[in-house]
This record gives sequence, C-alpha cells and structure tokens, in this order.
Amino acid sequence: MQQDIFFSNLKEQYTLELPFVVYRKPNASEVTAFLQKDSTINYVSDFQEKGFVFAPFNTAEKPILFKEEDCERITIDSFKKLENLFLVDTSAIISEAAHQFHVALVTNAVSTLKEETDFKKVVLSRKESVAIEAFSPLEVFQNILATYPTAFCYCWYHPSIGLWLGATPETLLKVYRNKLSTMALAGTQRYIEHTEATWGEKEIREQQIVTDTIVEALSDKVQKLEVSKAHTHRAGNLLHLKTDISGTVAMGDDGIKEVITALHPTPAVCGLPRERAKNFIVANEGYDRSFYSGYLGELNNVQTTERNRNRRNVENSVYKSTATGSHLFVNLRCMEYTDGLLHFYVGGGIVEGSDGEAEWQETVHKSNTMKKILPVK
Ligand SMILES: C=C(O[C@@H]1C=C(C(=O)O)C=C[C@H]1O)C(=O)O
Repeated sequence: MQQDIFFSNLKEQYTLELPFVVYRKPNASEVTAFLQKDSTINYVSDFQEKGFVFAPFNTAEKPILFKEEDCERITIDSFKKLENLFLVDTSAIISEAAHQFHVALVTNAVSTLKEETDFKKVVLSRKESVAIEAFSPLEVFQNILATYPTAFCYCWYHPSIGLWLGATPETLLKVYRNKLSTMALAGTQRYIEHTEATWGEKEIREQQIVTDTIVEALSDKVQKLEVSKAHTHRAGNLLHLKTDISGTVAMGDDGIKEVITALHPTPAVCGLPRERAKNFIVANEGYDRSFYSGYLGELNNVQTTERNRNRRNVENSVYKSTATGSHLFVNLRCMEYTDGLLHFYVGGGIVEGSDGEAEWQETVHKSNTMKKILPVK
C-alpha cells in the first residue's frame, strides 16, 4: 500500500472514532496497522487469541485485544520521512511542586529500602500533564517513526479507552515457534556523542536485579537459557544497560500466558520483591499508571519470512516460511492524549544508593523522548 493511502485510511478511522493501532518494530522498515471494524471493547482471556494486545500495569485489570478477525490489517513496506516534519523541544514546562513531590517520594523509598533488608528495588514514576491546543496523533506518530528507528513505535486508539503514543526501547517477550527472547533493561544515563559510557556500581546492581529476576522467573519454563553480558544500549538521547536473554520454550496448554504472568511486571518497571514493590507504588506514587509500564504488541500472529534456499539449480529459489508468534513490548517513553491535555509518563528504578535529585533529572530526560517530537503550529 502507498504511504499516503495508508495514513489517509488511518485518519479516516480516527475521524470515525473507530479503534486502531499502528506500529513499527525495532529496526524494521514495515509499518503495520490494525483497523477494528466496530468500537466494541474486547479483552484477552486466555492468551490463545490472535491480534494486538494492550495491557495496563495493573495485572488485576484485563488486557485489551484488537482481534485479528475483527480488524482490517494494512501495511506499508517502509516509511519515508516527509519534508514537513519538524521537531521541537518543549521541555520547559515543569512544575516545582511535581519536582518536590518526586524528590520526597524517592527519599521515602530509599529509607524504606534501608529499613527492610528484603526489599531491594522499587521503580517510581510520575505523570506530567501539559495543555496542547491542536493535536494530530498521526502527524506526531510520523515524527516518532522518523526519530526513533530502533524503538518499538506505536499509536494506539480506542474511543472508550483513550489515545496513546510511544517509542519504547524495551521488549517484554518475543516467542516464535519454540524460540523465546527477552531482555533486562535498566540503568540510565544521557547519551553524549563520542564518549564511551561507564556505569557506576549502583546502576550495575540495579540492572543485575532485573537480569537475575527474569532468569529465575524463566528457569522452570525455558530450556537452554542463554544470558549475554550486560552491554550499553542507546535509546534516543539516553543509554541503558541491557542483557539479552533467550532460550527454547515448550508451550503447555496455557501457551504464552504462563510466561507473561511470570515476567510482567519485571523489576525494570516494578521492583523486587514484586508484591512489596507494587504495594509501595500504589500507596505512594499518588496517581494511576494506567497503561504506562504495561505491555503491548502482536499476540499469536502469523509471521512470514522469505528465505533463500541458496542452492543451485533450484528454480524458485526463494521460499516463504511462516511461524506463529507473539512480540510484546513494555509501554515506556509514552504519552496519552485526553481532551486538550498531553500526559507524559516517566519513571526510574530506585535502590538503596539512589538520590532524589538525580532521579528527578532522569525522569526529565526520559520525558524528552516524547516532548521533542511534538510539532508546534
Ligand atoms: C521506567 C522507565 O524505564 C525503565 C527504567 C530504567 C531505569 O531505572 O534506569 C531504564 C529503562 C527502563 O527499564 C521509564 O522509561 O519510565
């Protein structure tokens, strides 16, 4: 499909107030959209469904599903950057009250982590809301595509739920056939050109907690577990520490559900132990995370890959292989739009040595991932 037709289909869908999602996977060129034919709200129940899932942070709330059979699926092979895309940094609007609240929140967490020796890490976040006069989500989505080729870029809309956009660096889970992969992502610093990143003991410890917890959670479900060394991963203007984790998985009757339940929410967005961290978050953050730090992506989709047989004398040397799989991402570096307001959601991991002011700054830098792609009229 041609790019202009693709986006005009999406625009019509949005004007008609019908649900849709449009996304591009990390380092991929294809952009895919699911256009739901009516405005029903469907939920995932057993994770055997096929379609696109959008799940909140709170596991007590059901993930929303755009069912494959209820959607028209359209794609473009690649996105060509348009001339009139302009990028502006709107980082100026920050409230001093929000600053003070976040520093106090982190300070409270650090003393709780010191008091309770079993409580190792908690991820604390905030929501920053900014008034915006005119907002065209599809135009902003194109800015996201043009700016973040290595992220999972998306725009998700349901008239009864809301409108979300993001460019996340974090995979929750990828499973095709019996191959599973995931990552442990944590630790943050700003990217500075021509400078090699070095990581402090606190960041290394913070990220190791995520790796160890994921490995432990998968140990009885995944065979041939391979765990890479932690390495620096660039996400826009930020750097993180990342460990790649992979293995083979024998899907039981519960399919992917068991693995998702074991992983979500990981200590990259919640903490360790999970229930203690969750309780601390709910009691102290002072707002509802909603879909921020939940997950989203393709659920049980058929993926076709072209392979070259690479043999002589085989006339039709390219053949296609198909596999059913799921590819889910953690909903970070995202924003929500509600009548005239844009809400940016940002957080960071807190361990015993964390500093309130530094953590505040980290959230400010993270919020720029979304702020810098907003067009001004
Ligand atoms: C919680 C966020 O990011 C997560 C927390 C990180 C950290 O604590 O350093 C780094 C990457 C993400 O796993 C966010 O972007 O809001």
